[in-house]
Amino acid sequence: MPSTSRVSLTRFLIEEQRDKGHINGDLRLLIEVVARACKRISIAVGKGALGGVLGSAGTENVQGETQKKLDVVSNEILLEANEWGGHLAALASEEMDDPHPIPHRYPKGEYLLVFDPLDGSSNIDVNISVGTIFSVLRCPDGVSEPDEKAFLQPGTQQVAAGYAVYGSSTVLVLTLGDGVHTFTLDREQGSFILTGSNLQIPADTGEFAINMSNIRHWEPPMRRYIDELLAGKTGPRGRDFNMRWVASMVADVHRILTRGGIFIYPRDLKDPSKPGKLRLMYEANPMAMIVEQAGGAATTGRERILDIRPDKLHQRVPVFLGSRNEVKQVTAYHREADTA
Ligand SMILES: O=P(O)(O)OC[C@H]1O[C@](O)(COP(=O)(O)O)[C@@H](O)[C@@H]1O
Repeated sequence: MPSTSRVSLTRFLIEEQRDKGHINGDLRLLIEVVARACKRISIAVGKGALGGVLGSAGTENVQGETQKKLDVVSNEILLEANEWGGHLAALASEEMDDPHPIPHRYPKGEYLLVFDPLDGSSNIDVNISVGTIFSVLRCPDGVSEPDEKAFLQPGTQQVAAGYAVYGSSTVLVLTLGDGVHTFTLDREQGSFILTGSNLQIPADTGEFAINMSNIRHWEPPMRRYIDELLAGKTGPRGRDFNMRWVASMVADVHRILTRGGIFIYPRDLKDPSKPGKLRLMYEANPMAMIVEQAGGAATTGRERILDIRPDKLHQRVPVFLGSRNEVKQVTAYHREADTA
C-alpha cells in the first residue's frame, strides 16, 4: 500500500493493479471515469442556484418520484462519461426504467455499472450533503446485449463499489474488495487524493440513524430495538444512545464509516407492498459491500443484504447497516420475533 502523502486516485489504482493484480486495466479505467463524472457532478452541485440546477425537473422516474433537475443532470453526466470508453457492456440507473445499452458505434467491455446518480434528492434545494452511489458487476459470459436479467446478480458478485459525497468537501469512497479507501477532491488540482486507507467501523456504537417519524408503521421487533435505545442508561441496554438523521444515505453512511453507528431504513407497514424504501441494486448492495469491507455488517433485519438474489432492477429492501454488534442485535430481535 502506497504511503498516503499525496497519492492520487490514478496512482492508487495503477499500484493496486500492478502490486496486487486484483483489478485489470478496464476496471481501473472504469473507476477513473466514474470519479471524473463525480467531479463534474460536484461542480454542478456546488453551483446551486447560480447554476440553475435547483428545483424540480417536472418529470417522474420509474419509482414514481418527482425528478429533481440535478437527478437528471447527474444521470446524463454519468451516461455521457461512461458509454464511449469501451469498458462497459451496459449501464443502469435509479433514474431510468431499463438498462442503458452501449450505442453500437462504441466498443463494449466486460463490466456492468449500476448507480444512483444523485442520492438524497430531498436535500438538494436546502444545501445539505447529497451524493452519487455506484456498483460494478461483471457482464455474464456470452451476453452481448445485456438486459435487466444480466444485472440481477447477488451483491457478493460486485467487483467494486463506491460513493461520492458532495458536502463541505467532496469525498470519494471506494472498495475493490480489498478494504475501503477514501479520496478527497483537491479542487485546485482537480484530482482525487488518497486521504484514508483500510477504514474500520467500530464494532460498537452509541449512535443510531433512522427516520423516527415512521415509528407508528414499524414492526414490533423494530419498535423493541428503538425503544431500548431510547430508554438509555436506565433501560435494558444500560447506556445512552444519540440519534442523527440527515436523510441522505451517503451522508449518514459516511458518518458511520468515519466514527461508527447504525443506519436503519426498515420495512414499514405504511405500504405493505413495499418491503422498504431503499433500492437493492444501487443503494443497499454497494453500501453493504463498503460497510462489510470496513468490518461492519449489513442485513435486511433478517438476512445478509449481499446474499439476496435480486429479481428486479429497482427492487426495494429494508436496510440495517453499520457497527456490527448493533446490526447483529437488531437482526436477532427480528429473527426471534419471526420464530416466536
Ligand atoms: O425522506 P426519508 O424518509 O427520511 O428518506 C431518506 C432516504 O431516502 C433517500 O433520500 C433515497 O434516496 P434518493 O434521494 O436517491 O431517492 C436516501 O438517501 C435517504 O436515506
